[in-house]
Amino acid sequence: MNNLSLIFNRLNARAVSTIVQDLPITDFQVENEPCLGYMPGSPERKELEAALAKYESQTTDVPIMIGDKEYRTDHVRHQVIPHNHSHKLAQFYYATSELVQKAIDTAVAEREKWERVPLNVKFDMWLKAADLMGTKYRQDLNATTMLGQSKTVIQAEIDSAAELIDFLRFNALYAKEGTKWQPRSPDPKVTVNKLRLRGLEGFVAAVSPFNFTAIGGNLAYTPAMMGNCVLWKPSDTAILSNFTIYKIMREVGVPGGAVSFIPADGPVFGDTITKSPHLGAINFTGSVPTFQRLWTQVGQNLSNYVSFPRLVGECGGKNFHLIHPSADVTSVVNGTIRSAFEYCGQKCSACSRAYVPESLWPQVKQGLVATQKELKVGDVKEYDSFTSAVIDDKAFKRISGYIDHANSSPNLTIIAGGKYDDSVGYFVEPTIVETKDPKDKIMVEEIFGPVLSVYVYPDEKVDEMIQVANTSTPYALTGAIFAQDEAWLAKATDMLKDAAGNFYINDKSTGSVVAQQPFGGSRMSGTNDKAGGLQYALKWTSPQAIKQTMVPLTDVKYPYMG
Ligand SMILES: NC(=O)c1ccc[n+]([C@@H]2O[C@H](COP(=O)([O-])OP(=O)(O)OC[C@H]3O[C@@H](n4cnc5c(N)ncnc54)[C@H](O)[C@@H]3O)[C@@H](O)[C@H]2O)c1
Ligand SMILES: N[C@@H](CCC=O)C(=O)O
Repeated sequence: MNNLSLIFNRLNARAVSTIVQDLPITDFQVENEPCLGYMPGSPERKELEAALAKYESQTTDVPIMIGDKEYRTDHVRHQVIPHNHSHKLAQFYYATSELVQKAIDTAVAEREKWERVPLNVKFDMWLKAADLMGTKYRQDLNATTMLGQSKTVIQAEIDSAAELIDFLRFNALYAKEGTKWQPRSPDPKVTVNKLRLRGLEGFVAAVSPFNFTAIGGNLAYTPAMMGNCVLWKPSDTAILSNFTIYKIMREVGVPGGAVSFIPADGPVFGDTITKSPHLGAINFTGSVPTFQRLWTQVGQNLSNYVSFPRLVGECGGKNFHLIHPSADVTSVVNGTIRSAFEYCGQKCSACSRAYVPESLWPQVKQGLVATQKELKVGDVKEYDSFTSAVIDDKAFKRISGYIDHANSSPNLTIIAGGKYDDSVGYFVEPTIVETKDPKDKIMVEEIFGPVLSVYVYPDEKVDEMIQVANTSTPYALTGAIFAQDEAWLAKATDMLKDAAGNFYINDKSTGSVVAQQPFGGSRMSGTNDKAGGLQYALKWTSPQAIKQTMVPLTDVKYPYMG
């Protein structure tokens, strides 16, 4: 009998006494996981190289996992290496609608048992997994992310090591803190009041994007930690790194019934889960159209659900850098290059529109163009690569379409980059476009690629630009302002209060860290549930208030009635 079965048996035996008396939560503290340096000759670099060689020498088979069983279907798919797309990194299988339904049935059947595993026990698993991810499996996570999602070493280390580990540790910490708040019991000899955190009834569908391995882990395993049974649908282009997370979580004791791993065609998965009466929640990160479709389907099925499904969606952005004439040019140039072009601009927080005053433009332009020339776009195994390929053929087509638009529009001038080539990998040069029109589609629509557009404004219109930055797009994810003028910083910070869920002053718009800059935006950028923040873990609970009265009720009449 394994540890978990022992716990289940113990719980069944004392089901009644746990109703009001949950196990006390053991205290623990956590810190952010530091990023390693990967200097030549360092142990982490050697381990990474071995892991890269291992995964590159094989096509890893990734099954569908439901409960403890592996499934494979005739819908065979491959995850390719984006910077060398003839190379098949992983083979996987699309789940049919019937298999998605089987996973729903499994989740619904297992939910009661998993929900009753005490939080303490779950926290132990999560902290153990974080430790394994920081040591034994760190380079498996990094190598599968580098090869599968074309991240450079530092971008993988930030994501699939540090951020993923931080999500596991800090969500456990925040959940633990969340259990501390209890309602008032003014006279416990008469009445005891208690709030207990329960998982949601039904199942949670976690639908994750390709661009952050850590986001997949967070979307699936934070609801699971809070007692929910989850169907995790990973992105086709992040299968291998995401399956690595799944395996580590199984190793630390998360049962197969708690999280099913369901690669599937998006609409097949979405249509099946939204039709189920047991849908408890959708935890989505991805594009606006996909989230809108899921929300609409939930609306159409509303009368069929057992509970109102909880909808969490973190979506796209059109993130701005707004530069004041007093700004420090070096910070502006370096911050903008990093934000716009790291990971090929495929961070939802990437800067893709900048507003620069005429007085600074000659220096800023010179800096941007000169720095862009130094950025090597290549294989992720070459340590001097600044970026690599974009994720797939669809992204390549979309991004190159915006470059073609820049080439053909009289309002737009490409001042750096502009070349693209998909013969070996999906390579797009970091591209900088100057626009005469601050409302051109290149300044309004999410591109999700290495294209930065700049509007140069007359200095005296700087306050007008605050409004332009605020109102030009449907998004409100991240934004940054750069200035030395403190009064203007205060004014712009006030005026841009609704323009971004994550707002930066004299810093780039990317690079949020779990527990330091909890992440998410509003307007069409999402429901702003702040991954990496205090509220997030509690979102996945349905608290129950319990009042227990210790004295008998002796009369139906009130004293004044005589
Ligand atoms: N705000 C944030 O925190 C955040 C973080 C990362 C990415 N993003 C956004 O994600 C987008 C890029 O990611 P992507 O290309 O993977 O997004 P996407 O919307 O194409 O896909 C996201 C996930 O949804 C699935 N999917 C597609 N259609 C579906 C359907 N009908 N029903 C159910 N699932 C479906 C996909 O297979 C994938 O797993 C960008 O818009 C980016 O800004 C946002
Ligand atoms: N945490 C990331 C954003 C995640 C979305 O892709 C950042 O701020 O760089």
